[in-house]
Amino acid sequence: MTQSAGLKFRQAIQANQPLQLVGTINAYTAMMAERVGHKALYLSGAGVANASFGLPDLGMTSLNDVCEDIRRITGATNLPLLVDADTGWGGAFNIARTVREMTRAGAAGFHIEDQVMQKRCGHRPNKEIVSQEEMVDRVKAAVDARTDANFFIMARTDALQQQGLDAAIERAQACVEAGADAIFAEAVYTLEQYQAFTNALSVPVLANITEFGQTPLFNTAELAGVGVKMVLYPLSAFRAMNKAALNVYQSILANGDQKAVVDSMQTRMELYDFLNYHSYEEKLDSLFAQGKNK
Ligand SMILES: C[C@](O)(C(=O)O)[C@H](CC(=O)O)C(=O)O
Ligand SMILES: [Mg+2]
Repeated sequence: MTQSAGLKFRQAIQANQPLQLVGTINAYTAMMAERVGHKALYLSGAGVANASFGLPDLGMTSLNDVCEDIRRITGATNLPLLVDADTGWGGAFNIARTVREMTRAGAAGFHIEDQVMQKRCGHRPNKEIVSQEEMVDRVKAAVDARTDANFFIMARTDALQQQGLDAAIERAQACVEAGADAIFAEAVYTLEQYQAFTNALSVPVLANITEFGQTPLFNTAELAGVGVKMVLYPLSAFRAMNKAALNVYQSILANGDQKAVVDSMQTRMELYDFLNYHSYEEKLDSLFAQGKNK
């Protein structure tokens, strides 16, 4: 029997401490991440909104929008994919549907957060969160809806900014009691705060090391030292790709050709290598040859 994505993800957490999760906003970047040796992938809600729809990360994309990107990525790689489910797209029935649909699309698990439906990026000011009871209900709805016992349910708390460390940890503990497999401690400022989360919790804790946010760019050794088990880089490659693309567009416009930026490009051969292009072409050649011999 093939292993479920959720089981693969659980094994990856055990085998890699901390486990790095890199954001892959499309199938091709996911293939590159897999090829260079990453063990787990992440589909960012901000990434789906920004890259696939040109929208800000304000809860404007739908479950179907995200599932489409999940299917594309899981169809192209064998790595487990953790998915950003934002607030779960509604009440208990919607959250249950999110679990089932994401499982069907091939996700290994998701994280669901305690922001109000009108959410924003976790590193922006003035976030509003729902009550602890409501967040616990979200987690319970997700846990009850599992169709694969290994589908990984991560509870994200955005409470630190508004309510402080003790309240955020208390929430996280309540989510664990409700069945969460892990805690995503959002917008944490210091290693000591991570240590406080990991000391208080019996499940793995994820650190979101997103750039230009509230959290310093701690490295894996520092984070492992305070007991963090997963480290997330949700938009790192996306940000770099964007800057590279902008540079190319500007250069073509300014110079009338692309010569100045060719060196910054992945070559055709490199692209084909990641795509296994040549194995397809060999097959095509042999089919053509068979046709001619008839
Ligand atoms: C992790 C995150 O939820 C995402 O959608 O990728 C974002 C990342 C970001 O905006 O930098 C977040 O809210 O932290
Ligand atoms: Mg998000």
